[in-house]
Amino acid sequence: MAFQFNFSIEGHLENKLTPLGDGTLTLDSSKESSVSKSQKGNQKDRKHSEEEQADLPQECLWECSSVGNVGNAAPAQDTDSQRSLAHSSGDLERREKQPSLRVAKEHALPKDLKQVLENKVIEILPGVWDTNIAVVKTILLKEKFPGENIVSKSLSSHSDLIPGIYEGGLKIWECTFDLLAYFTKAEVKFAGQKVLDLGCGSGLLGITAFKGGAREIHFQDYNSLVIDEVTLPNVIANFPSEDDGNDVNEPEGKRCRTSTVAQEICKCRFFSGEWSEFCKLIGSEELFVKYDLILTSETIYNPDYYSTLHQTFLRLLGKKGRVLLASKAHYFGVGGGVHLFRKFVEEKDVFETRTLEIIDDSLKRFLIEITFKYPS
Ligand SMILES: C[S@@+](CC[C@H](N)C(=O)[O-])C[C@H]1O[C@@H](n2cnc3c(N)ncnc32)[C@H](O)[C@@H]1O
Repeated sequence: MAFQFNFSIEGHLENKLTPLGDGTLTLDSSKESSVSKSQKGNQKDRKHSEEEQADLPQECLWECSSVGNVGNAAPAQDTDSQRSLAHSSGDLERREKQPSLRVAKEHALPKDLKQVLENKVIEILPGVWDTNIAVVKTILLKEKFPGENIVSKSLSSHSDLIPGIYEGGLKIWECTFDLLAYFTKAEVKFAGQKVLDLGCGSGLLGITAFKGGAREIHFQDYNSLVIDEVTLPNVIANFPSEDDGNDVNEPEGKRCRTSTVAQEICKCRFFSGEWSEFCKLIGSEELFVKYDLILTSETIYNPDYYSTLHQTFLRLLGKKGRVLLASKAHYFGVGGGVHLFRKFVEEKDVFETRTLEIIDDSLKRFLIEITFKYPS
């Protein structure tokens, strides 16, 4: 299966936003390892965070309540150790702060789907389940979202995410590829399922579910800009263009494809906003049906969000449904990781977790299944 995408990929090196002369941005590969960068200390990060808040436009200030542990979500070399568990679990309660509440909204599908792809550089990403893919440089977007100028904030803080402001959805994170590879290996069935790509960023997980025949696919990202400029275009880019089915010289049967494409894409819905707000929004729908499958990659880096994430699973997952979660063992700078999250889930005693796979590269990564402990 080949994807079309309009953004760049996290490689084994950390990426860094680099401005071009015309204000356009690209992602660039940094030779400085993420580990050494994070070792430069939290103090500097914290200073950054304070400066960041001071620097924010008024409409952003209310979003910053959870900022405190700002840092690159840098993966450990191999932190699958008791040391990191002991270190991080001791202050779990203290860390369980409420994340900021960025209001959720649904993003309507634009009438002219082709227009969404205008000014986008689309590249084919063959065999995205191959984790050896090198870092790709792709021309990005120009800033045009007042109040959500996350690109320049990410740029100025030299960080891949800024808690409460930008949660990292502008790039494709490594564990997405692990989960994609797993889908193929384990022959995960999507047909007829209602699927949520939670913290979708590029949306490749949801797009795969879509291609696999899912009945309905919802994409959620913290940032509005990510949905509009990355997720939505990626979904659209993975569909035959309307022209393909709109040729008047074609026999009538083939022309019908236009409406088929429209029908297909209507299976997708797009949401931005903080998780508890998203739950409120979607859960308030009169006919809301819970998800059969929640796909989520690299969303457990921040322990401050565990409570909300757990609540989200609780509120949105069908009793017999499952969550497929991909994560690095540990995230320096922000402090979360697989062991800490599993410990949190165990303590809540609602779900059980099962390791599906451990990817023991230079960076240890995990694929976890989460299901209700008592499904009936
Ligand atoms: C590191 S990015 C991973 C993006 C994508 N899943 C991937 O693997 O490439 C984390 C994603 O989780 C989402 N996220 C993190 N914390 C969130 C929160 N408190 N509320 C809503 N979304 C959140 C953001 O939308 C962000 O895109």
